[in-house]
Amino acid sequence: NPNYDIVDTKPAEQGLIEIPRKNIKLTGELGQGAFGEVYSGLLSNVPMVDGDLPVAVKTLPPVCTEQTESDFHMEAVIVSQFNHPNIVKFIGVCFSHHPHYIVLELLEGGDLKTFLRAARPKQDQPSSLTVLDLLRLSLDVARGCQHLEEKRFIHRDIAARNCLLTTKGPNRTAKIADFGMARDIYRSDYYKKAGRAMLPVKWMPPEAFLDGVFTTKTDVWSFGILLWEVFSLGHMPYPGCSNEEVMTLVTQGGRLDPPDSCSLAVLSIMIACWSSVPEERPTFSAIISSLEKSLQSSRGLPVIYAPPTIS
Ligand SMILES: CN1CCN(c2ccc(C(=O)Nc3n[nH]c4c3C=[N+](C(=O)[C@H](O)c3ccccc3)C4)cc2)CC1
Repeated sequence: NPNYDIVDTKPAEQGLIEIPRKNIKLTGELGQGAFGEVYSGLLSNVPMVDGDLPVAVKTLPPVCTEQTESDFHMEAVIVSQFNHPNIVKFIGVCFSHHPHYIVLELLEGGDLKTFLRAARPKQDQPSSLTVLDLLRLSLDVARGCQHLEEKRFIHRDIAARNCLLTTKGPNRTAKIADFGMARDIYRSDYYKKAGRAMLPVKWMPPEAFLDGVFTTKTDVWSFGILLWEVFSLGHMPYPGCSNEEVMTLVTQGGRLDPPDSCSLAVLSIMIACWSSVPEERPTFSAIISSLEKSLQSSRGLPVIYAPPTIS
C-alpha cells in the first residue's frame, strides 16, 4: 500500500510503548469514539514529568472481533509514527490484556467543527472569533498536513470534525487527531466498511470519488474544504446537497460559494485547492506561505458580525 513503507508485521511488534495499566486512572468521559469510549485520565510515573499527566484514553470494547482489534492496533501504529505540534501526540498503549487502551495527548477544547459552530454570532452579539483566530486555526492544520506530506502519508479525511483544540481559549492550537480513514484503507477492509454512503464525498476531489485515486493532492483539496468550514464557522459544505448531487456538481466544475467574511487572499487559496487538475493544486508549503501573509495583514481586522438582519 503506497501509504506506508513499514513491513506488514503484527502491530504489537511495531515497538509501541506498553504502559503499565496501574499507572492509568480514568477520570471522565470525553465522547463516544468509533470503537468505544474515549476517556480523560491521569498517567502517573511518567519520566521527566512531576505529578500526573492528563491524557486521553481510547478504549477497545472487551467484546469485539479480531478485525476490530487489529483496526484499533493499526490506529496506534499510525499515530505513533508522527511527532509534530499539530498532530495529536501518541503516549503509549495497554495491549497486554483487555480492555486495550491507546493513550494520547489530552486536547481539552473539543473538535474544531463544534467549536466553530459555538462561536457563531448570536442575536446582535458579534462572534467571539476574529479573522486572525480563523487564520491561526487554518495555519495549525496546514502545518500538520505539511508534516504528513513530508512523511509521504495520505490522510484521506482532512476535515474540521477530525481536528481537536488544546483549549477553547485564545491560545488554542488545532491538531489533526483522527486517522480512521487512512487506517481503514491500510487494513483494506474499507470497501466492506465504507460503502459509498460512508465516504466523505463533500471533502473529496473528483479523481478520488470517481476513480479511487488518492495522493497528497487529495488532502490539499480536503484542506480547501476545511478552510471553507473554518471561514463559514462550521457550516456543512454544499448545504442541502446529497453526496450524489455533490459528485455531479463538482465533476461539472461547480464549487462551494465563498463564505461570508472571507478575504480574496483566503478565497484564492480555496479555489487553488479545488483545481480539477491535481498537479495544479498548491503544496502545503505554498498554502502555509499565503496564510502567513494573510495573517500579517489581518491584524486589527474587525470581528465577524452576523449577516445584517433584513429590517
Ligand atoms: C463543553 N465542551 C464540550 C466538548 N469537550 C471535549 C470534547 C472532546 C474532547 C476529546 O475528545 N479530547 C481528546 N483529547 N485527545 C483525544 C481526544 C479525542 N481523541 C480521539 O482520538 C477521538 O477519536 C477523536 C479524534 C478527533 C475528533 C474527535 C474525537 C484523542 C475534549 C473535550 C470540551 C468541553
